[in-house]
Amino acid sequence: MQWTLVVPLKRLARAKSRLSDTAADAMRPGLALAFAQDTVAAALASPAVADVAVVTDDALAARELIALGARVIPDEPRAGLNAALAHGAATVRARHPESAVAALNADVPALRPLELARVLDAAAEFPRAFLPDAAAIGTTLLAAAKGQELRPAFGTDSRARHRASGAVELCLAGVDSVRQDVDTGDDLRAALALGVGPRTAVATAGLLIRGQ
Ligand SMILES: Nc1nc2c(ncn2[C@@H]2O[C@H](COP(=O)(O)OP(=O)(O)OP(=O)(O)O)[C@@H](O)[C@H]2O)c(=O)[nH]1
Ligand SMILES: C=C(OP(=O)(O)O)C(=O)O
Repeated sequence: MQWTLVVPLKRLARAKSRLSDTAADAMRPGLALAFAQDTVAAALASPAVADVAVVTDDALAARELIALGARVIPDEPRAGLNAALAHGAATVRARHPESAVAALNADVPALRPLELARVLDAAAEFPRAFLPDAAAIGTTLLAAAKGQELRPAFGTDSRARHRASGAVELCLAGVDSVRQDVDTGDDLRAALALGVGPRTAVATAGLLIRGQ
């Protein structure tokens, strides 16, 4: 079974504010783009993924991610992350009503295609399922099988909200690359230790964080 991934990406100029103590203002848009590129490229390389739809209003990111093979859905609601995801899922299903849909954050730059396939294969056993982030507080992936609404509840403490919504929490070993989102300097260090994709490797090359 194959999935359509919906990847939300806010405007690069406003992205990754929690990295402000690690990367200068002028660097963060480039980092956010590199994370998204590595996330989308790895997702597209996963055998469990049919296609990737990025929900964004950022023109540069849209061009770069289309070049990788993603399609772009404009963030028409402009009402935050969950509205963007619900809109993305509805747009996908308007065209392909039978799609299995999964939301994946755009900030998992160590993502490995086969680990993502393991997560999606596990999710396929349930109507709705989610993967907690590395901190076990948030969520990196929320999946909805054919015929199930996504009902995204991302944001602070989303693990508890997704659990309360009836989505099944996936408890899998060996899928660290899918769980490692990058919000803070410590997250970035952890992602670099796992091994990031090529664009993030270049974008972080000048940061003092390397080798610390
Ligand atoms: N399309 C869209 N994506 C969003 C929006 N808000 C957040 N995202 C994306 O959702 C994911 C998680 O976002 P956040 O952690 O809230 O924001 P961030 O830019 O990653 O980090 P901070 O600025 O530090 O909060 C990332 O992939 C964001 O780009 C939104 O309003 N619209
Ligand atoms: C949006 C989420 O992630 P972040 O930690 O990037 O805010 C979340 O965990 O639901």
